[in-house]
Amino acid sequence: MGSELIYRGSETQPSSDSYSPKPVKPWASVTRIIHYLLREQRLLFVFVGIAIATLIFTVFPTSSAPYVAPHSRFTTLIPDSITYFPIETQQKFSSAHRLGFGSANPTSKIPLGLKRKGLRIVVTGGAGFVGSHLVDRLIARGDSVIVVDNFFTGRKQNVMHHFGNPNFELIRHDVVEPLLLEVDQIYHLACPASPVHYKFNPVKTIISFILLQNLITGLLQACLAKRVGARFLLTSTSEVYGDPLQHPQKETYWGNVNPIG
Ligand SMILES: O=C(O)[C@H]1O[C@H](OP(=O)(O)OP(=O)(O)OC[C@H]2O[C@@H](n3ccc(=O)[nH]c3=O)[C@H](O)[C@@H]2O)[C@H](O)[C@@H](O)[C@@H]1O
Repeated sequence: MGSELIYRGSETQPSSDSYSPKPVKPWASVTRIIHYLLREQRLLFVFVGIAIATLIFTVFPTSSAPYVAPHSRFTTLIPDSITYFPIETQQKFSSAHRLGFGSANPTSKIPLGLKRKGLRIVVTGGAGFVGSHLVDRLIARGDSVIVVDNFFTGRKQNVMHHFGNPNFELIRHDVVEPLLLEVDQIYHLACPASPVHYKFNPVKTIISFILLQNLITGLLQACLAKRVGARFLLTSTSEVYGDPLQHPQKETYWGNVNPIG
């Protein structure tokens, strides 16, 4: 009797142990997301969030409010206006624009509602006349500025109204010495501007001229301009054109020298 007991299941058992995976439902993940959103009014909250964000970006198109220094010399901070500068300064700025620095304009390329990323900028000679006005302008448009100046002819008072602003730093330093800084742009305005000043230390003046190449490349390297892709603006003087017959000199006036050879 016992020998006749045969396990019936063995007849239906597959002969091989091969594994067959579950069939894949192609829309499973999509339907799961839709179900998730429809539950507990989550979709409603998403729409409310979008509506609030749209409202904020419409009411406040740019979120980068310029820093207004407590004792700023300028009461009008118009983002792309330079009308409050003296004529000669305007000419310097407009030539800087032509050199490509205008591309950092905060207002021209930033889409509505997006905050412009401030640049890190070194201004050598930033405590001088031209430099300090440039610093005001850069700070006003939201950049971080490091002034490097040895106060040879410049004055701390020219930049004092920025003290306490986290976007401003002042370093007393002679630009002929190396300085390691990571920045996006370098405006090199440190220079004794008149014979009275550059005759004060004729040896250093001569050395500076001899070192000019070093000074520029040194600054470029010191400020890691090459590595971080920083732009470099070197300012000069209209005196390079020789004794001028016109004043003020226009960009079209070449004086006694053809600057392009
Ligand atoms: O050409 C012009 O239109 C202007 O030139 C100069 O203005 P600027 O070139 O800014 O000369 P400074 O005011 O003397 O500024 C030069 C700055 O460089 C600094 N500097 C100079 C030499 C140096 O080796 N290192 C250095 O940091 C000085 O301390 C100073 O802060 C005159 O000061 C202005 O009156 C004139 O209008």
